[in-house]
Amino acid sequence: MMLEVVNLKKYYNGNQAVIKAVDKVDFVVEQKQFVCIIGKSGSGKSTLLNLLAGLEIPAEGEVNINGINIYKLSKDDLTKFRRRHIGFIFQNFNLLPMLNVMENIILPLSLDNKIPDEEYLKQMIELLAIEDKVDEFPSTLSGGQQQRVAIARALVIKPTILFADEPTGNLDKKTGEEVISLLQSVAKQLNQTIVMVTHDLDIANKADRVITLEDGKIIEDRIL
Ligand SMILES: Nc1ncnc2c1ncn2[C@@H]1O[C@H](COP(=O)(O)OP(=O)(O)OP(=O)(O)O)[C@@H](O)[C@H]1O
Repeated sequence: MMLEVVNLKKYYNGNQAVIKAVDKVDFVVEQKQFVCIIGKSGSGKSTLLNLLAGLEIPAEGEVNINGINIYKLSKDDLTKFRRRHIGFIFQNFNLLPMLNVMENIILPLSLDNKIPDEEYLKQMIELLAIEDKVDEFPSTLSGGQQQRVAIARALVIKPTILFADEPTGNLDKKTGEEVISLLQSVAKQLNQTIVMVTHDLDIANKADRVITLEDGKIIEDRIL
């Protein structure tokens, strides 16, 4: 299995009581699965995704990615593991304004002193239909184009798993659906495993599986 989550817990100190943002969560994701996580605001979606991607440390529990318990790694090894194995797509794209599109896309490799697999890069850029944008700067692109660049950047390392937190949250409905259908077709061609948080039920319905959170717990886990 690609991703194994065991008894995962994350608590925050609220004003009156402890907030159980993620509360005893268990699930397994197989390779190539496209999983959406849904739930009301405050149900724990972003906290869960951040834990899965090694961006936050749980109070208890395990996240195993390809058999590696990521929280058993040292801080440096976790950083290296994330750089090499985990792709992450943000709601607000997070492109660097002073780098052009191509420099943004290959940044995760540059940071690791690696050079891109040119054939793979070309294929991905064509699949995402941004081949005529590679010399431009992010500020000259539409939101949908920026998110497609961010998808390419997340995929450039050929990640073991790709996480996306509300990737359509800053896009209009139509653009959001276009970006997700491109992401899905790229993911299919690359056999990519995806775990995505969304509040758009039309998008969630295109996934292979939908996990619903409420008060930090899984209340439904549905294969579509
Ligand atoms: N850094 C923090 N400190 C304190 N409480 C937090 C922190 N981060 C999240 N929380 C609380 O944990 C709970 C889950 O938050 P989280 O952001 O994971 O929910 P969400 O489902 O992603 O919400 P949204 O859909 O609004 O983004 C909420 O009650 C939130 O207030």
